[in-house]
Amino acid sequence: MNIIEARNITRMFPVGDGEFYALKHVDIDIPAGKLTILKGRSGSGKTTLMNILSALDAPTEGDVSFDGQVYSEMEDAQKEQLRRKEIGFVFQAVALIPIMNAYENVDFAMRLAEPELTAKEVDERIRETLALVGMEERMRHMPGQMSGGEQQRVAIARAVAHRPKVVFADEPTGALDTESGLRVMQLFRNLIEKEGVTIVMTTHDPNLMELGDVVYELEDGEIIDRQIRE
Ligand SMILES: Nc1ncnc2c1ncn2[C@@H]1O[C@H](COP(=O)(O)OP(=O)(O)OP(=O)(O)O)[C@@H](O)[C@H]1O
Repeated sequence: MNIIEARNITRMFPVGDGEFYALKHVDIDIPAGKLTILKGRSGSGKTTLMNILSALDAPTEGDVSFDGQVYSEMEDAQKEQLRRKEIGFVFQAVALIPIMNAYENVDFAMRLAEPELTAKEVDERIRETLALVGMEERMRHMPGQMSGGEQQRVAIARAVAHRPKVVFADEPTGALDTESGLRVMQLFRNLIEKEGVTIVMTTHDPNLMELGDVVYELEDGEIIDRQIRE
């Protein structure tokens, strides 16, 4: 089953007097409960595509459906709600709030996504999620007291604590050493197995690409290859 299906996606950016096509007639399926990797040279359109799949940006042409919900038929407020509840985001530059410790960073995001949960439910969920990423021992550490890999694990906990259906991760291992990068990938696989989450990530690292269930390759705004690992 595909949780996201995008059809005929074109994204044009006006540049000076002209037009630049960052994506050209892209069709892509994101299978549920799998790790999908987008690869391709810098400027090939990976981030633009992720932004469109996650409803952060709208295509010039084409449409996206997310678990049966069609973006072009939704109001902005509905899309915002979908992003908040059903999607989690992880970025290369970890954006933890520096004056909050690990626990507080996850807490802050949880309250925004799930305001109806009780304090006890929120607390349980935060502890459970920090344990899942192996940071329960360091939950009172401030970001400045963690390594880059530890910060990224907290950022992943923050992205998944509200149990989104899909996590989008743009170069999540880009700023990490090889070992921390592999640990993040292992964590993604655990999340898929234990939580049934769907993950879509971009990477430049050839060593990580073989860890994807599906790997799409972009070149100049087009998908030129798709590999499926059985
Ligand atoms: N707002 C914008 N206005 C004009 N051009 C843009 C805009 N955003 C992206 N582009 C162009 O679209 C192309 C695709 O950009 P995108 O960020 O999607 O690439 P990418 O594959 O994610 O690259 P990287 O690996 O370097 O992050 C690039 O050539 C970029 O310059």
